[in-house]
Amino acid sequence: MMLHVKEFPSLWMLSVRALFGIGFLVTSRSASALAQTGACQLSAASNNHKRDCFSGRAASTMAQTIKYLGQEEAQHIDEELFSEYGFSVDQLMELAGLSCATAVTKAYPVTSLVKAKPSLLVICGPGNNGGDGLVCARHLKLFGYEPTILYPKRPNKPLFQGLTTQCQKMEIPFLTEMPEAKIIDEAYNLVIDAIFGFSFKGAVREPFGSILDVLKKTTVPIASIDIPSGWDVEQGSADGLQPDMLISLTAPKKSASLFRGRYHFLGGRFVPPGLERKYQLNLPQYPGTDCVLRL
Ligand SMILES: NC(=O)C1=CN([C@@H]2O[C@H](COP(=O)(O)OP(=O)(O)OC[C@H]3O[C@@H](n4cnc5c(N)ncnc54)[C@H](OP(=O)(O)O)[C@@H]3O)[C@@H](O)[C@H]2O)[C@H](O)CC1
Ligand SMILES: [K+]
Repeated sequence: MMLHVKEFPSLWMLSVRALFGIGFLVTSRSASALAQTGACQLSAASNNHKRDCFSGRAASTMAQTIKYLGQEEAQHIDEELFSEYGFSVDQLMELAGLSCATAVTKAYPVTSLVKAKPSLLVICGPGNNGGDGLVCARHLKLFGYEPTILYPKRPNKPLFQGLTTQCQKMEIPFLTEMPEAKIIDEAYNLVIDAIFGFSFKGAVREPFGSILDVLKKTTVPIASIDIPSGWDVEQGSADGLQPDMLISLTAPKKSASLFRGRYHFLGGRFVPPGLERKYQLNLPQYPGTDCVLRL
């Protein structure tokens, strides 16, 4: 892969920090390309990091056997979890949101954040993906981060009203409008994209078209829940968001094979074995009691 001249300072910083074993949070997405092209080797001095790289590779091999779901199949599994297996939406949303918050702590520990405050922007959409974002924000607050939420289109349903109240009572501020890209880059360490999940279809409608346009201009890392928003669930999007992190819930969707960021996690450890067998999901084994697994 070609490295542009303007990326060399990041490369130099990565090498120095890795050599001294210092945890880091990349300030721009250019580093995500570096991490894909050998940043692990740069950190040979750090045994822990070496172990991470090794387990990442082992997990990648494992990931090849996991089934990547089409849109309809993901929706069928979701429906079956409720209709056949007796789960409620809020139950699974709680587990999904907790998985996402946990994955964020693993990829971007509070101590690695570059800004003075551990600030995060969580952007929530109108469906259950947005609900996962609200749950994720609440847990991140409990984990020591300072999330702020943008929730422009709120469904008139008790589930979402309750999740909103919980966040407000946790003293998580809500923005009334999408900030400019420059402000986001200055104010936040990370953006959590909980706009659309596996039910997204067709051309993006407002206000989310404008929100995604702003996000494409930011340089802070983006962590997408389930699917990078605006991507076709199966085909992805060549000129869409390029998140640094993707947290696939239940099982990755087909578009996840086009994800080029640094961190791909699996979360949503709630699939009963019968359902896993029926859909031949071939899920990898989560370590111990963990609710997430790095792929
Ligand atoms: N089984 C699991 O893994 C679980 C996953 N969860 C999460 O739920 C989402 C899927 O949630 P769902 O509500 O079905 O869908 P979305 O969140 O993707 O979004 C639906 C809303 O988005 C609107 N929409 C759709 N397309 C567009 C568009 N092109 N432009 C603008 N808006 C769009 C849609 O609007 P409508 O007008 O069409 O109604 C909906 O409002 C999954 O991805 C996981 O994140 C569960 O939390 C737990 C179980
Ligand atoms: K998303």
